Amino acid sequence: MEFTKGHGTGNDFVILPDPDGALDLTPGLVAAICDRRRGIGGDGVLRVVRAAKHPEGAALAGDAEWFMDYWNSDGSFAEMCGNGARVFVRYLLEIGLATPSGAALPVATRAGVVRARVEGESIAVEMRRPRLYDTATATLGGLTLPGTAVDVGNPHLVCALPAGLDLAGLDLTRAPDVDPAVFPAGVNVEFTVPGDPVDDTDGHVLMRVYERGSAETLSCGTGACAVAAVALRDADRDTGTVTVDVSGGRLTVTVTDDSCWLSGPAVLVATGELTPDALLA
Ligand SMILES: N[C@@H](CCC[C@H](N)C(=O)O)C(=O)O
Repeated sequence: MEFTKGHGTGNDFVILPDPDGALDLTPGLVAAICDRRRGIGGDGVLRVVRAAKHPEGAALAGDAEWFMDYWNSDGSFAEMCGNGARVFVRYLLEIGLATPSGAALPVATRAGVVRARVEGESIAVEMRRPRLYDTATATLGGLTLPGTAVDVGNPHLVCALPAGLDLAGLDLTRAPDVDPAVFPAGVNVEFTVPGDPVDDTDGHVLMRVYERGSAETLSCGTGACAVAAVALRDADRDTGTVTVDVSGGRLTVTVTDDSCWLSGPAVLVATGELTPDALLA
């Protein structure tokens, strides 16, 4: 089984080309591939399949040729992955499955069609505008933090740290406790502190994230979008551009009246051959 490894600000993925949807991909195989000691290692898997050939992509095949079949490292599905979409597009372009052009490149996902464009070394993806829909808390150790629930296609809870606490001090080796009544399908939790002003943007936030299905990761693109939307709300703004520093680098998020652009580096670092039987032994 052929694979490529890639990442966006350290959020890393194993990319599996499967144009005709023929791979027998199971939660167990995804977890084995993502195992950092016994497998390739990754925060998730991106299966590259023609939209027309995937049951969840077929309805979108008229709008996008390719479907991003995203899986978390524990073998669960997610509706959307912002960094994954950026790495997916880098892969399509480098392998020649899509041609660079002035027009935005559509990609089908479980959260609908997103559009991507190349911006120098970065890939930017346009997703739905984040929807702030509730308040909730996250408890980590003895600390309970209020936060804002945000829908970016997938669920997020954005919690600002109180003054005096720093991000580096958080223990994210285990999942924060959240209210399952608010998040029946689980949630990705972002912890934030304000950053110093950055030229040309309307806000600057530093974050760490504990991802549903993948534990702590170095970056979460949809999480950065959620964080940016909360920062703009707190600044009494509906739209604007926010710099979001994640553990693995820098992302830029622009929230418009009806969408959200996520921009940052997306790189491919290796290709090779997987042996599913050995991974599952
Ligand atoms: N890292 C991703 C989000 C991946 C999905 C998430 N773990 C979930 O289950 O919703 C991103 O860059 O957005």
